[in-house]
Amino acid sequence: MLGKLRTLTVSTPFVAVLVFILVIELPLFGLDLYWQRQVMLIAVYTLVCSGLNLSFGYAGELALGQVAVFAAGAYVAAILYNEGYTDILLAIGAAVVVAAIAGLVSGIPGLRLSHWSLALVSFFFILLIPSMVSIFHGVTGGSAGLPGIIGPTLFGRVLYGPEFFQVTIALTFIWMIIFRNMVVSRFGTILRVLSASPTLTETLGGSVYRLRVQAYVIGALPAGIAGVFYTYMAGFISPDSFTMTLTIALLAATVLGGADSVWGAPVGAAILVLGPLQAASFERYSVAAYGVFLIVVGIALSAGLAGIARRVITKVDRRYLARPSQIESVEEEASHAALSIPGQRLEIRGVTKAFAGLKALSGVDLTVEPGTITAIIGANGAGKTTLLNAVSGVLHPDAGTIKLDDVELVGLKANKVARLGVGRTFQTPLIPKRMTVLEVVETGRLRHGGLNLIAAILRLPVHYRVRRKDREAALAALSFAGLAHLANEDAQSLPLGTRRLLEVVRAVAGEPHVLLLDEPAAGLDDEGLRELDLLMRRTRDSGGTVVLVEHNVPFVMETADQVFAMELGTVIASGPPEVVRRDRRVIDSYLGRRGEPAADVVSTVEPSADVNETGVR
Ligand SMILES: Nc1ncnc2c1ncn2[C@@H]1O[C@H](COP(=O)(O)OP(=O)(O)OP(=O)(O)O)[C@@H](O)[C@H]1O
Repeated sequence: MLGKLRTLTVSTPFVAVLVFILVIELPLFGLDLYWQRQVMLIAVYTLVCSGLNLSFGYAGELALGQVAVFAAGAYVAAILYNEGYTDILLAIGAAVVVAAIAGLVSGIPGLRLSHWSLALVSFFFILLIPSMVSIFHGVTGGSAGLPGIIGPTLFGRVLYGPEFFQVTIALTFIWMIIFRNMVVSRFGTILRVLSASPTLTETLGGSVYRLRVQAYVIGALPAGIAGVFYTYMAGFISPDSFTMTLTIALLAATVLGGADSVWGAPVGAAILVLGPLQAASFERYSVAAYGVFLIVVGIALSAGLAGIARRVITKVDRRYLARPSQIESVEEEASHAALSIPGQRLEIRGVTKAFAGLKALSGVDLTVEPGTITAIIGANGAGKTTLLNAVSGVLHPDAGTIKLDDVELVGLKANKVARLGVGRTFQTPLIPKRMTVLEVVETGRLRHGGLNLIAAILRLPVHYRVRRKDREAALAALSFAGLAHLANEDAQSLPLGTRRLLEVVRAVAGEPHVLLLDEPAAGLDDEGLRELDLLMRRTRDSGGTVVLVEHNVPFVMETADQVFAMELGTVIASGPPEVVRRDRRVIDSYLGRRGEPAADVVSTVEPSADVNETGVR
């Protein structure tokens, strides 16, 4: 019973619908005009904050231009009104177009450069508002502003008081549902991956630049719509309505509500409108007050009020709800799911890569056949990770060819290589925050089927089909490694070894044609090694092509079908494990003791702590 109530309230926007019905009926309950305006202002700021949520909270981009887009939407509505076009839907349509253009114009250069350049470019847009208004003072009214914008129409009917209130609340709610559908889809998940690691995003098949632009431009749209509502609500606009103080206040509200939470936006907006910082005594110090507030909230409450709510819900779940039955059903589902891992041939010829004169790879030749596990061993700095980076498109070799069956990979971006079927893991596990194990593994599926943003917004059948397949494959991959019982756990709080294993599972869930594993056994205990071994063997036995870079030589000798040994960027020996283990050059350069079986020697080899320029190890 309690479980059903929990599902009803959290897995559907049940609470949101209830709040919406209550709020939209408030005028009927006698809410006076002053309070109607306050509630509308909350709706307006909710729209702006939700846009900030998307670009800042989910995608991790510090985009300050929301207020400029908000102003643009407001002026669009006011100018149209003065030209005799009073229909609110027309104004919203025009504001959306202008917001998209403003988002593209400020986002494309800002996002192409660096993290901070977007903040600077978007900040510049806010400073531009007074100048633009003054340049076009004929239509904008200059610094005096545009008064008398009262009573928009909807299909020819004038919207006064409560009707305008209800339209504002209804359209804000519709946007929030669209926003929610976006962020709980693959799009929202990959944005969370992006804010954790652009490199991981690329190697899962997402284009970092495209995702950043999408998040920024989509985030601009509600700000434009908010501008329209604001104009009709205030009846007057001037450049003074869109200040730096407002920018900081909205940022503070977003962070307080919870920047990566859908419902954090209305909560933050409500506090902004009704909270103590609105008191007249704060007005003189508002910029400083919001600034201090931002710092304090940023440090003390990094996930905002939504973060606290999430923690409480998780605790209640753990304490009172049927976690074990959830786990059982997960395992049951996993056992019925199937995974197909059709391996492809990987052929590397003459691959060379130098870093400022240092040859990390010098003409490496290596072939890996489907249905095999191939290990690459060698001392620290031999070039193993550089080779994996070259295959996965994280860096581009200076010379040579890398073919996946007949497809040339050299020159392709990492996201394209991933979509062609190269899955990989990293020496330092890259696991985004605030995701369950199952969600993390599902991100490995991105290369199949893309983002389906429209299907996700409209909840089309294809959206559910893709999500179901993602879930089935993720559960199958988890059960491949015997980790299905962890599906509902918070991924980041797992021990390092399990996170390492989780990376492998994520890559396997993508059903890759080639699976590249960079030191997956480091830090694993005996049980972890057994699970890793099981996962790799099952992948191989179902036809997969597995490439393993590893310092744990006993593990390599036990698991691999063939071994390549590298030294200073070249392959010095290759063949079956038993042959390579007895190769004199391999013993001299890596295994350590001439002529001796290496298993007991190499356990002393420590993984290095080098980090290369890509930050990818
Ligand atoms: N981005 C980079 N910039 C400069 N030098 C680099 C970069 N990446 C790797 N190197 C250098 O290239 C050489 C090969 O490094 P790589 O990380 O590929 O070795 P590895 O065999 O994977 O070592 P380990 O076992 O320690 O991970 C090293 O000398 C390393 O310092």
